[in-house]
Amino acid sequence: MERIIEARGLSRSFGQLNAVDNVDLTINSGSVIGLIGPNGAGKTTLLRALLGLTDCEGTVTVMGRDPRTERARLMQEVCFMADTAVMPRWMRVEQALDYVTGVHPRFNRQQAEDFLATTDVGLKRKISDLSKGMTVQLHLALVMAIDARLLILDEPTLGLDILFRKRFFEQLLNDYFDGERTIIISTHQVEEVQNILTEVIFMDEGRLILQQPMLSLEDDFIELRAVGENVKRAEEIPHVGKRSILGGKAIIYEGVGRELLAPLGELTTPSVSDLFVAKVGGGQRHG
Ligand SMILES: Nc1ncnc2c1ncn2[C@@H]1O[C@H](COP(=O)(O)OP(=O)(O)OP(=O)(O)O)[C@@H](O)[C@H]1O
Repeated sequence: MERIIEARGLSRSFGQLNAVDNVDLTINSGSVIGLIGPNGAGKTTLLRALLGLTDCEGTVTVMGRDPRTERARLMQEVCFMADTAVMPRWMRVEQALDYVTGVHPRFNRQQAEDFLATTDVGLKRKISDLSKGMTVQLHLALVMAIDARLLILDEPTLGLDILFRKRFFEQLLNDYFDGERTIIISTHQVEEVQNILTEVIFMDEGRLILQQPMLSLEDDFIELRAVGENVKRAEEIPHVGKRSILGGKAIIYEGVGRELLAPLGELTTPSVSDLFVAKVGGGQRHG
């Protein structure tokens, strides 16, 4: 396992607004990281700072290089799929493959063609005639055929229907992830990515609220389903969030012993989306 990203005190402001606010971040190779946060949380700005695409304060190294001064070298080993990426609509698909073959030394054209053969994106089709989902598949085919150690996907499935989204993440995991590469996915679609993540990061108002391996979530967080008169007792124990369920409350606790909670109801590990709502949406920030 190798350290891929190391950032300390990373900040980026726009006027009075701290889009990224004093972020410390360590990411190791072989991880699939979900960067999850509401609109305007600072996800894109953080990813852009890691790629040297925006000015920032603090220290940051990506694969041992400072993205601010060594961006060109770094980009030979990093692949970035931006949420605002546009494909050249006037080209045919095969021309887009020609283009990437010409500009990227680590692009494996055959691999991209093999991937496209599993989709409806024919090589002769004009990009302007592709649906939005097919355009994203083409983009993914290009990105996945680049032999990069770090792949950064910013809202990769924005605007796609559920079938495309499911397929996208399956392909990413099965056809691309090899246990050594590192993938960072920024998204709002918590439920869809949670099964492929090794680590989750919650971001809100420029700050990292949580960074944790998926496997250790169950050690630190417990959801209690309390009903009837147990609800009041459960609510008295400090918690990070709660929501109504039939006849009672589902309450999420951090670092509270199971033995204290077990007499009050059924215990489970909270889903990432319920944890996200507790930590970001309705818990800490809004009381
Ligand atoms: N170039 C810019 N100039 C001014 N403000 C900016 C700029 N880029 C981002 N911001 C602001 O910084 C904050 C963080 O934006 P950012 O795009 O990083 O959030 P995000 O988490 O990616 O949001 P979303 O999920 O909506 O894409 C927002 O308040 C945004 O308006």
